[in-house]
Amino acid sequence: MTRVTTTPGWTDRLADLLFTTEPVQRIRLRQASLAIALMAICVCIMQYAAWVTGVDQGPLWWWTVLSLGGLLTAYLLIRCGWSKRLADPSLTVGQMVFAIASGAIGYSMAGPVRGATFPILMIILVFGMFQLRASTTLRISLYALGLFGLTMAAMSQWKPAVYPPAVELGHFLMLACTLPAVSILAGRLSRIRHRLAQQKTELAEALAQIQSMATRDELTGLLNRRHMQTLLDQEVQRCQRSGQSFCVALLDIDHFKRINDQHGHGAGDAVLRGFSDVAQAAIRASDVLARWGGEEFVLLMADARMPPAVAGVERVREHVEALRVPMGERMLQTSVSAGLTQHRPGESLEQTLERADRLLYQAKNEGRNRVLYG
Ligand SMILES: Nc1nc2c(ncn2[C@@H]2O[C@H](COP(=O)(O)OP(=O)(O)OP(=O)(O)O)[C@@H](O)[C@H]2O)c(=O)[nH]1
Repeated sequence: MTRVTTTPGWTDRLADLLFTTEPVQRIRLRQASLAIALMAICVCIMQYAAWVTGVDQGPLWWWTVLSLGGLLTAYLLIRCGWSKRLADPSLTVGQMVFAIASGAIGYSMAGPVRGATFPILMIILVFGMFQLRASTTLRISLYALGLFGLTMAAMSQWKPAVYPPAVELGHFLMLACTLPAVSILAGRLSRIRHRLAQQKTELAEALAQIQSMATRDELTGLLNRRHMQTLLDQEVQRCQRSGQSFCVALLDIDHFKRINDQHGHGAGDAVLRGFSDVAQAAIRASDVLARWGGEEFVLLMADARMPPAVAGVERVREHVEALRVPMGERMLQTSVSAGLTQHRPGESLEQTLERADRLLYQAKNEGRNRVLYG
């Protein structure tokens, strides 16, 4: 297989520089950049409205620097990783609280064009709606209402000619009606998000369960025959490509029918589980053990040469011989026979397994509790 590698273009490099390559940080930094972009648009609208109506733009420039500078600082705190130590590493609440305060200052400066701050306020609240809990959005809405209310009251006292009390009361009532509506919408969104997250978790759990059912044997927890067949087929293909080889062993518990007959099916099941546990503990992490059917198991040893493979299966045999399965007052003892072989270049999987099966049969005939290889 040819691996296609592409050199990142300048846009990718710029994106990495601005947003880092860390997925979660990327989301936070994209969001902070969006906040800066939205604030820049709002600032332009305010500046344009002030220019058209002849309002003194000097203080507005200070406000512009403060507003954009504050959000830029938030971006930099996220970018350098400082915000990771906080409970809210995206600084969403901090950015919103700052932007609302900046909106209230803008309102006090804008005079006749102060109405332009209302859409800014709504954009700030919508910005948080997609991430924050409904209760947090409600608290931020109340904070915005309080801060704008205070600003309106102060300005109507200080400059009643530009901020007539009746008009300010009207503005306040308008905000008092719209802000709770935003909170209600945020609450709905929060519930939908919560339900979606819950469904996602449930789906992931169901998928993991289905995958386990499709690939694992219920009694022993080992891989099942179907999945082992897939792994063996893949191993044959891999060896055809690489010229390497693998070893495979068929293992069969000795006189298992006797255990069933003398102690019952439950005892047989307990022995199967006990066998699986000790065999699993005896093999290397890279080896794979599966239940092939009944009391028969397959051990796949990828990349293994014969001498170490023999030692591995022999270790399993010894562990099984030492196994004692408690059954009431008694301790059940068992043993295992195994046929081990190495896959030869050019042969099919069936031919390899047939050879292992013949060796297993021979091991049984020679008295059981032994490993034969060839
Ligand atoms: N308890 C239990 N028994 C099983 C299960 N699957 C297969 N068996 C039993 O395993 C026994 C296998 O018996 P045989 O094939 O005669 O083999 P054996 O008694 O182990 O004899 P040798 O292999 O020659 O040593 C049968 O009695 C099956 O019913 C299972 O999941 N649980």
